[in-house]
Amino acid sequence: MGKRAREKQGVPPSYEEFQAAKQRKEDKKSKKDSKSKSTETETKNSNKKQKFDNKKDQKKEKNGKKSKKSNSEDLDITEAPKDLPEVNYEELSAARKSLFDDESDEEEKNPTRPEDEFETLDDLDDEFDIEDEADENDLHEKPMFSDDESDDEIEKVNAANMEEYSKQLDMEREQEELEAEEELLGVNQVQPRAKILPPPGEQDPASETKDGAKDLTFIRTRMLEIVKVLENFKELAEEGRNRSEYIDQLISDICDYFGYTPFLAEKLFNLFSPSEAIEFFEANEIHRPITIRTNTLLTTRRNLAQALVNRGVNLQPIGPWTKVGLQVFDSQVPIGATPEYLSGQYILQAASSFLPVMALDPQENERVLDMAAAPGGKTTYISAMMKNTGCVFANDANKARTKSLIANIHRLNCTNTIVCNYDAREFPKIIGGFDRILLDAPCSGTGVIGKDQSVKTNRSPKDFIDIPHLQKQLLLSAIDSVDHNSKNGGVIVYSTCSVMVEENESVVDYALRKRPNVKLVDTGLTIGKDGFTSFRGKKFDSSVKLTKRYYPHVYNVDGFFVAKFQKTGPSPFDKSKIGAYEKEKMAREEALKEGLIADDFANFDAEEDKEIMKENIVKNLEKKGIDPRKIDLEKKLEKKD
Ligand SMILES: C[S@@+](CC[C@H](N)C(=O)[O-])C[C@H]1O[C@@H](n2cnc3c(N)ncnc32)[C@H](O)[C@@H]1O
Repeated sequence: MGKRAREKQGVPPSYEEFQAAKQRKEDKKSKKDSKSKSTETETKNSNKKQKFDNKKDQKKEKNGKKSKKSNSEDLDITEAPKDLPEVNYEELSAARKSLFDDESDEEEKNPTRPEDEFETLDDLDDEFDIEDEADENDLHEKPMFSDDESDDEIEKVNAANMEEYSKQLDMEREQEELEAEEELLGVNQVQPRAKILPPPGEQDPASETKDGAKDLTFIRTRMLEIVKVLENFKELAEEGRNRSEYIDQLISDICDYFGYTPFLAEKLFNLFSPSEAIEFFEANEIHRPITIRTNTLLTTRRNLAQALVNRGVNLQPIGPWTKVGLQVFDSQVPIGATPEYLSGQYILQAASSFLPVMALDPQENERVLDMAAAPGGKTTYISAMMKNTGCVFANDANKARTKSLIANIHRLNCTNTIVCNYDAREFPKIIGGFDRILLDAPCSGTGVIGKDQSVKTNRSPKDFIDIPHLQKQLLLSAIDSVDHNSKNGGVIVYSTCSVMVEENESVVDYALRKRPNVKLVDTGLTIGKDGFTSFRGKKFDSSVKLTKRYYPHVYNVDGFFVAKFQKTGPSPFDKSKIGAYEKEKMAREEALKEGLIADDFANFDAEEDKEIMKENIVKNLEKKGIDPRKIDLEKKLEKKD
């Protein structure tokens, strides 16, 4: 979707656009101050060229179009081009940080601010709740909720926004000029075959630098060239080279350039087309926009926006799909320590974190369970949507984290909330019969790499067995704890801030198979991509299409997943009698039977699976005192199929 169309739908400028606008403002200022006119002109020209190069580069990556460079016959990229478009993410990131210096200082000074706390494994969990994000493009058809003010009114109160909009118009015009320039330069012409891969047995030219470090500029160019080849293999691949050689080189370059382990790079790469994968990896190099959620228990978004604008905060509504979110562009005050923040009128919360609660759609006077609630970003939203009526049970297994949960609940004046500290796999043994349950599950954090770069190297194959395993148990517990007779509810929402199929569609599909008394229903969310119904040879129930996926490169939000279930009947047997240990054992056995515990999710081995199932049947028969030799195992297996 084009930039113009995106803006029409109310999507706020991306961080890069915002930075570009800011840069222009600064350029103008320094122009005034500067005495040397010639230096000034030079800088401007070079900025313009850099911008053009960057835009050109972005466009090339986005559309997989042919580059200007590629016009030459038998292109050899062993020499790095001089005008290589380079995005300096460090600079971008530093610039962003400087915008909110006060905020980060404050965070350090004030570690008790709950929604900003991070811990190790649970860091990832935390991120889930404070993931900032902006908004999405295409599918905003109508706002999810009506409020007492329209977006227009908010925009009116923020005079600074008018300035921002006029900047956006300037940017649009500039974009059109750039596109015209591109056309003149003929960047879209057909490309001949290129020698991109190092010749067999020869040293990688990327490692031939004086200081021994790899040449990242060269690697970046090679990545883009390989993507082009992969997307038009027949015409562009070098003779005698196969697809997997290009893919192997590309993944190796992704590891060198972006700093992922080969294991994770490959897993993430497999989710997308080659060009989209690069977009995803690049989006993970920058933070998502800062967003806040209005606490409607204490104020309206219009009043909050007015108060913050008066303090020198430049903001605007996130987009038409939320009536409570605001995106902060710039602030003269620390956004995490304003009187409005301290009095609970808003919470710093990633826009993606609004989505599961919107899907849950809690109603007044209901009984709702937030199974994994700390530090409470979603609990407090649930409470606000219920207008402090009914009862919200906010549970988290990590006692330390319940402190921040409690602090947020108090700060945001949620008076209908009870905090508890159980392993959620123990539900419904502890208490059941809820109208709605939110399971914002602990996950690998692969959707929030922009915020936590350590995920790039921290995740091991074992994580993608253990985490989904826990997620499955938690989801079954959630299903069993909901009242299928609830008047308007009987709803379970499952969400993660992971983009991995193992933690999302696979978990949902497992629950559908294990609990025929639930079905997937529409999330009601107007944005997001449909969930996968198959992935690398594994097929899921066709209703899994109803789940929603969110990506940083598509929506400028953190990677997220949302699924909504409706419970239609009682659970098949009384799960309330069994505790965490038994559930763990059962889930592991079931997973083993189904071959779901495998080293590589993608390499599902049916034969091996059969053997495991046979072993399991034998074990179960022996447990029951039946001699397995007397049983036709093949027949039993067939029955199971
Ligand atoms: C994604 S975070 C939750 C974020 C929270 N929903 C929010 O919006 O602020 C996942 C949480 O799950 C908790 N957790 C992990 N294992 C759990 C379990 N077995 N039972 C309950 N909570 C668990 C972690 O302590 C962590 O706080």
